[in-house]
Amino acid sequence: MEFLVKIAREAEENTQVPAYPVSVEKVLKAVIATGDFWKIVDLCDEPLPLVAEILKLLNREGIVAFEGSQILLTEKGADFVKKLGIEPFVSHKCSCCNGRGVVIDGELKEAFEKFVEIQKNRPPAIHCYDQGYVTPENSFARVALADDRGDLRGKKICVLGDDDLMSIALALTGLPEKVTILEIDERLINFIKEVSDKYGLNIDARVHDLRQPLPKDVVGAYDTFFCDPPETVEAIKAFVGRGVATLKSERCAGYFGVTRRESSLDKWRKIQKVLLDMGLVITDLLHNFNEYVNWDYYEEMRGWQLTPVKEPPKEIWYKSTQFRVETVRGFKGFNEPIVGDIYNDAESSTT
Ligand SMILES: NCCCCN(CCCN)CCCN
Repeated sequence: MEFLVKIAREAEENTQVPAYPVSVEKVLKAVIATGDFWKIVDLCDEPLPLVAEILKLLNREGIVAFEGSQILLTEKGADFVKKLGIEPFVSHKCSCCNGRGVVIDGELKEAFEKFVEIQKNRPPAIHCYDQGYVTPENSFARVALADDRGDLRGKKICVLGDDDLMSIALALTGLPEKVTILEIDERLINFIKEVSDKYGLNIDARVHDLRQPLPKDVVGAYDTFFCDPPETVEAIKAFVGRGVATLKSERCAGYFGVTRRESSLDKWRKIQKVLLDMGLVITDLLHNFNEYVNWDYYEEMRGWQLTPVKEPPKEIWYKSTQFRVETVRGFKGFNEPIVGDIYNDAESSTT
């Protein structure tokens, strides 16, 4: 056990990411299951920079070896995990709903099939805005979740940032009363406007930098918001705080993702405190609900410099937990200008 403590302490010193003995144990559990770096990060649910550093220290200690693109347990490593009784990960995820708790059925199906076609011409994710979109099925699972919770039909919905094309998915169902999208990236706004005109979706799409306060007519005018912010506490304050500022009253809902790939549980604690301080209640936390399609700028991101082996990700490795929050008495949004860097901190790695 003291070995795990030693490695954790050294890894934290070198990365400034909170590390625990269990962080080291989870890396070892993952290495038993796979030699693929990205899959190891996915299984560990620890920030990428910490996983990379722990692997480098375990390599120095002769516990894991880097052979080509593979990360393998050494003989010494195999004896070590056996002695500590470290077992591989097991999963009991539901194969029907893929662990999301909702399915795209009934009247959503037809709209979903249209969406799959439309999104084929979407603008690619770009690095400068920390873009990384979820699978089309995932965008629609978010629509199904909101409908299942009564946050969709006849509602006015505001989407803050939309590389996931939620505005199109929501409008295609014909169920919301109104859909507004505020997005900094003109390419996305042009695409969404084109689709809205072609399919008669009547989406209110505007170019807007969410570091600036909301347009006046958007404040306090919506029933439900969606966003998927970059993973810094500042970004959560900016995007979710603005989302709350769009809401009409108490008992209105908001949806967004928070990942473990770029956020330790210590940062999660700070994030959840920010949410409670805004007068929100967290009603749902759906682990790995969101699955992000691998973006082609991976060699430019910080995480690539940190990987111990240089092998592009093959499967989806970047996932996030879907949060549903609801306002109660005393809630308050955040609509002040944001200055400073909302994209980078010690734990981020895909910016
Ligand atoms: N940089 C690539 C991955 C970014 C994912 N982030 C923005 C996603 C927008 N759809 C954060 C995801 C969790 N908040």
